[in-house]
Amino acid sequence: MLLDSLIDKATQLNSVTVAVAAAEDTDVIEAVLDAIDRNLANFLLFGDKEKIQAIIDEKNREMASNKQLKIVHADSKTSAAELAVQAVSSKEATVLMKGNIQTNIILKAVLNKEYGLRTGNVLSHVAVFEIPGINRYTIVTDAAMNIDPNLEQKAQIIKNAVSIAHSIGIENPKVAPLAAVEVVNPAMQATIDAAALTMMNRRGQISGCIVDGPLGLDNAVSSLAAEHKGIRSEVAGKADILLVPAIEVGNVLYKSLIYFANAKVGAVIAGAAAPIVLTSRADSAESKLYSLALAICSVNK
Ligand SMILES: CCCC(=O)SCCNC(=O)CCNC(=O)[C@H](O)C(C)(C)COP(=O)(O)OP(=O)(O)OC[C@H]1O[C@@H](n2cnc3c(N)ncnc32)[C@H](O)[C@@H]1OP(=O)(O)O
Repeated sequence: MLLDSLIDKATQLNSVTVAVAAAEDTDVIEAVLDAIDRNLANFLLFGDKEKIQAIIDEKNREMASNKQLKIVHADSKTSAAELAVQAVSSKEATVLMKGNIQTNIILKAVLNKEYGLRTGNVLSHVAVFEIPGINRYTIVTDAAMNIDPNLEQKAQIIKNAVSIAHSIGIENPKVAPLAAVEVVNPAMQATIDAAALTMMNRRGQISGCIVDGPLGLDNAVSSLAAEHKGIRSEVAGKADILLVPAIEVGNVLYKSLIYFANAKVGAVIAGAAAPIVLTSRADSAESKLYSLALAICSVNK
C-alpha cells in the first residue's frame, strides 16, 4: 500500500515528460501505458521504433495521442541512451528512464561531459522498498552505481538518499551505515567509515537525518536484535535508510528483498541534474511504475 500511495501522490503533482532509453521491452511499455492512463507523465521513447510499435500493438492498445507519447528511432542501444540523455539535458524531458539497456551504458551517457547530467555531486542509486510485514519504507543505497565508495562519496550517497526520503514524506530519516559488526574494527573499513559518518552527522556535516553506525543489518532493522546485543541507538531497529558499504552488498540485498521477501520497489538515481528511473531489467512493470512515481515526487519536492 505504501508504494501505491506514492503513485496517488505523484498523480496529484505536475505531469512531467519522461525520456526512455531503449524502450523496446514489454514491462517498460506496460509501465509507460499505465502511467499515461493515470496522467502521470508524457513520454519520449528512444529505441527500435518497429519493436516499440509492435509491443504497443501486441498490448492491443490504441496508440496514445501524439502529445502523450512519441517514438524516436535509434540505431543502437548506445545511441538510444545518448539521445534520451540529450533530451533531458536540453530540457525537452524532465526525467530519464532506463529501458532495455545495460546499466553501465546508460550511466556512461549520463556522465558524459558534453551533454550528460552531471552536477558536480556524486550520483547514486536510491531504492525505496515496501517489505511485507514492515509498515514503513525501507531505503537501500547504493545498489547500482557507486562500486566501492570512499568516505566522502558515502557522505554524498547519504545526502542523496535523505533528499529522496524527504520528497516522500520521511522528515528526519534514520540512517544506518551497515557493516558486518556494530563496533569499530580497524581491519574493516566499513566500520571506520560508519563511525566517521556518524560523527559527521553529529557535527552538522550531514544534516536532515540521524546517522548512527556501524550497525549490522539485524540491529538496524530489528529492535529485538538490537536489545539483545545491548545496543542503545536512535537508529537501531528503526532504520529508514540502509547505507551499504559496496555495490555487491546493495545489489544482493536489493534482489534478495524482491526474490526472497516478495518486496516491492521503486528506484532512482539521485544527485544528477534530473532524476533517473533505474530498475533492473528483470524488475516488473509495477516496479517501473513505482520508480516513475518516485522520480515525479522528487522533481516536485
Ligand atoms: C539494482 C538494480 C539495477 C542493477 O542491477 S544495476 C547493475 C550493477 N551496476 C552497474 O553495472 C554499474 C556500476 N557502475 C559502473 O559501471 C561505473 O561506475 C559507471 C557508473 C558506469 C562509471 O564508469 P566509468 O565511466 O568507467 O567511470 P569512471 O570511474 O572512469 O569515471 C568517469 C567520470 O565519471 C565520474 N563519475 C563516476 N561515477 C560517478 C558518480 N557516481 N557520480 C558522479 N560522477 C561520477 C568520475 O569522477 C569521472 O569524472 P572525470 O572524468 O574524472 O571528471
